[in-house]
Amino acid sequence: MPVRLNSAQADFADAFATLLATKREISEDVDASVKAIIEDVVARGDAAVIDYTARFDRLTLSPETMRVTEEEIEAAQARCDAGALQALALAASRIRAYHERQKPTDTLFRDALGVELGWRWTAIEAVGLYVPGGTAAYPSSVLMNAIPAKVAGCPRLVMVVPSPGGVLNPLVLAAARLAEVDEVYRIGGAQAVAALAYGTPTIAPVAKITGPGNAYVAAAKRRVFGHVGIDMIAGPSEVLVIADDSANPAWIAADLLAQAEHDTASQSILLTDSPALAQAVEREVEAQLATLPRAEIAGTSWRDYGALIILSSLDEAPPLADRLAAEHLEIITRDAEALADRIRNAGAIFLGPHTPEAIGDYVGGSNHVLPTARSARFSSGLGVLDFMKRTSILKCGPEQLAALGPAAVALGEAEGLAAHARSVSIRSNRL
Ligand SMILES: NC(=O)c1ccc[n+]([C@@H]2O[C@H](COP(=O)([O-])OP(=O)(O)OC[C@H]3O[C@@H](n4cnc5c(N)ncnc54)[C@H](O)[C@@H]3O)[C@@H](O)[C@H]2O)c1
Ligand SMILES: N[C@H](CO)Cc1c[nH]c[nH+]1
Ligand SMILES: [Zn+2]
Repeated sequence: MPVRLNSAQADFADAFATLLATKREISEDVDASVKAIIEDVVARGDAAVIDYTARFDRLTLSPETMRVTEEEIEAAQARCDAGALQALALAASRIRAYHERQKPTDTLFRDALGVELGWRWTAIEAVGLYVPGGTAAYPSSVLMNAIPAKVAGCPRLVMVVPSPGGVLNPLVLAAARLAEVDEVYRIGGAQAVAALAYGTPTIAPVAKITGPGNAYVAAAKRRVFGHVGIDMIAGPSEVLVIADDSANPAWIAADLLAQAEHDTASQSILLTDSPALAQAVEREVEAQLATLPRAEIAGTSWRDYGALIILSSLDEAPPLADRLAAEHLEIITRDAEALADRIRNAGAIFLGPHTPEAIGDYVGGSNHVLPTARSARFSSGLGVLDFMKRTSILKCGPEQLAALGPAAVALGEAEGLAAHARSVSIRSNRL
């Protein structure tokens, strides 16, 4: 059963803290097997990747068949439904337009002393794009990863995607072509993340890995971080809906289930000041669950991690939402904007009754690769800047060195770093 809480209950603070502490994706078991998989891929390269793909994806590969060929991509595209291709093209153009606006500008200026200062942005040379594919296919995640990378100007885009039982959704490959991905490998999970990070004889390593995935993928990204960059922890999906009695319970139930159906480890939570709405939503969830093809996944997620929280007033919602720091926050209240302004932590916010989160998943234009497991407290959704890095630039002439040098020498000496002090003083006998 989903957790039911009421902010008026005496032990609400403790019960809410327990809800926050419930670990859905970071377990010691998952982390231990991910550690072993990564070490094995580092040690045995392709052979380890091939073994784990056989075990977890029921697919026998060789180094020669790991990469999806251009001919396969072309053939897949030809098999796609025309309507789906059209929808993909619409999504791609909206995602591109949104992300074009995120492109940063280089800056160079001269300060009062005449020092030239600034920074310039460069694209990351090779990026690994994780596209999930264990229990569902995600052509939309291909676009969400690859388009910002392309807009940033990354020269090498390497995509990995598992193909359970050897089945690769043709629209996933069509999306890879549409977004101009350079290399596609039919591998997934921790073994794919390790192959991207450390390289194998077949897959040249990348400098950064982005994209969403299940608990194994999220744990693997955590573990390779430092050797390569990662975007964020984008694990099992989450939604927090804040609603008042103006909201339609059937619509809210559908939105809660839309995230629950991603993964048994997904989480859907309703915060409302209306007990009647909470009751109606719960009834609707049960009714709609019965009609869903992925009812088993969605039902497990809802029963294990779902929550209905009744508040005495909607004023209580912002601090609770900030602590939950949900991946997706829907606000369906009479004054959604005003409430949104009071919330700091959320991966993405969806305002009003006519903005279901699924619009953001596919065609809104904003990115659906978003921080989960409360990491929206410190990270953001995927964007163009994730595929770039900033280098600072500094230029002094003799006058500027003379003006700034004494302070630098003083700080070098204060830190006990004599060579630092000398590297400044040696340039001018006036210092
Ligand atoms: N946060 C986001 O932005 C976002 C976006 C889209 C999807 N998602 C999430 O992506 C996930 C997709 O999950 P999925 O499972 O369908 O695909 P996936 O590609 O993430 O995971 C499949 C891989 O998991 C590995 N795996 C499965 N069981 C394992 C085990 N017992 N031991 C070791 N490895 C194992 C296998 O290697 C398999 O290839 C969902 O959790 C969904 O919510 C998140
Ligand atoms: N809701 C997911 C992010 O948590 C993204 C997605 C892709 N396709 C459907 N949904
Ligand atoms: Zn979704």
